Amino acid sequence: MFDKSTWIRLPRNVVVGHGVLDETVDAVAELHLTGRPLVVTSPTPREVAGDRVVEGFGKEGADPALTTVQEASFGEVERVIETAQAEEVGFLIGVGGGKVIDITKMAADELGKGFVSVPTAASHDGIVSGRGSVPEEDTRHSVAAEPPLAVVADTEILAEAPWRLTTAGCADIISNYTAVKDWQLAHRLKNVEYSEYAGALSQMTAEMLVENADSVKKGLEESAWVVVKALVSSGVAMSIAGSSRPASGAEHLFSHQLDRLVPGAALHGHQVGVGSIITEYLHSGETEWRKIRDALARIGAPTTADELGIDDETVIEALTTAHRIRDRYTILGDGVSEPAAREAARATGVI
Ligand SMILES: NC(=O)C1=CN([C@@H]2O[C@H](COP(=O)(O)OP(=O)(O)OC[C@H]3O[C@@H](n4cnc5c(N)ncnc54)[C@H](O)[C@@H]3O)[C@@H](O)[C@H]2O)C=CC1
Ligand SMILES: O=C(CO)COP(=O)(O)O
Ligand SMILES: [Zn+2]
Repeated sequence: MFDKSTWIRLPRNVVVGHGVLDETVDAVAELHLTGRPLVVTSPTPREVAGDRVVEGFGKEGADPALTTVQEASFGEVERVIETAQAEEVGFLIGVGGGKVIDITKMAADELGKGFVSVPTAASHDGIVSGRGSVPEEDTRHSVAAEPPLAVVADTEILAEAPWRLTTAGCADIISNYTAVKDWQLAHRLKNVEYSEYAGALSQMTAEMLVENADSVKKGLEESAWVVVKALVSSGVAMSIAGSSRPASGAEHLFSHQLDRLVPGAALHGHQVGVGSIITEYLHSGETEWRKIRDALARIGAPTTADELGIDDETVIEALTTAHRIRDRYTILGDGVSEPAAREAARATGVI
């Protein structure tokens, strides 16, 4: 008997374009959600978008509630849950960067209420995915959470966000190259289930971004468009896979380990990009890693430890310990020796 089943949970409305923030009310109306919205935001995103979203719902008589978060922590998730309960809201809207989106997503998951994502930065694919990540003592990687019912990505706002957030989003997509290689390796060596559809979509997304790298330039609103489309596509690949495998391999383990060793030193996307240069070297030796490095350099993302603002020894420590982070087989196997890590980081010019 054929007894496999799968759930692919995707956003229903993805609205991307110039000025679409003002269409948030319409995008939500289409979802037939009931009750008041709780808008969750943080100080700067509130100024650039949060207050406008509240105003939009206010005009429609939806009586929106608003709360501002400061940091990505379980304490903040708890606080948002309590606010949602006290205000008796029907659904949650996250307006901000990855931290705000993840706090809102995880609170909505816990509450069993609908979640809408309004990113103000195109900084990584968590802004469109059903994965949430809030740092815990020993955990930095994502876990399954409530996927957004709708994503409203206003390219005018995203284009005005600090440029480094956009290059981080690009680097998160470029890292899909090595993530897919790691997934295929785990499939071959450990019989890990592999989805051809999710793998192909993730890889194609990275290829299309690299092909369109010339449209990714500071000051060009088109950049935000190109990056958001890629982030959506990467999020869909993760939904098809039912895990972050298509977009997260050894380069992500490396980044998660950096987050533990030097919290807040660099952006997620920038760290995974540099990790991808090294893990591509570990996968295929002399040539292929240059393509990753050149793609990152073309969009202005960091390609060295120095550019990340992280010292060489921390990079080596992260590389040699990253395999312990989670049960996810990658090119790091059961650990890269210190001399091998040093050789890979030196050969690729990362240190
Ligand atoms: N759910 C997932 O799969 C993933 C989640 N993450 C999580 O996401 C978080 C990092 O997200 P990021 O977006 O990189 O950082 P972030 O959310 O901390 O944002 C970086 C900074 O940019 C500011 N900002 C956002 N939009 C802005 C705008 N339009 N103008 C001016 N400033 C703006 C924010 O206020 C913040 O100070 C981490 O907590 C990480 O664990 C990271 C990757 C994947
Ligand atoms: O960042 C992600 C994909 O780009 C999520 O991956 P993790 O599951 O490793 O956190
Ligand atoms: Zn990522």
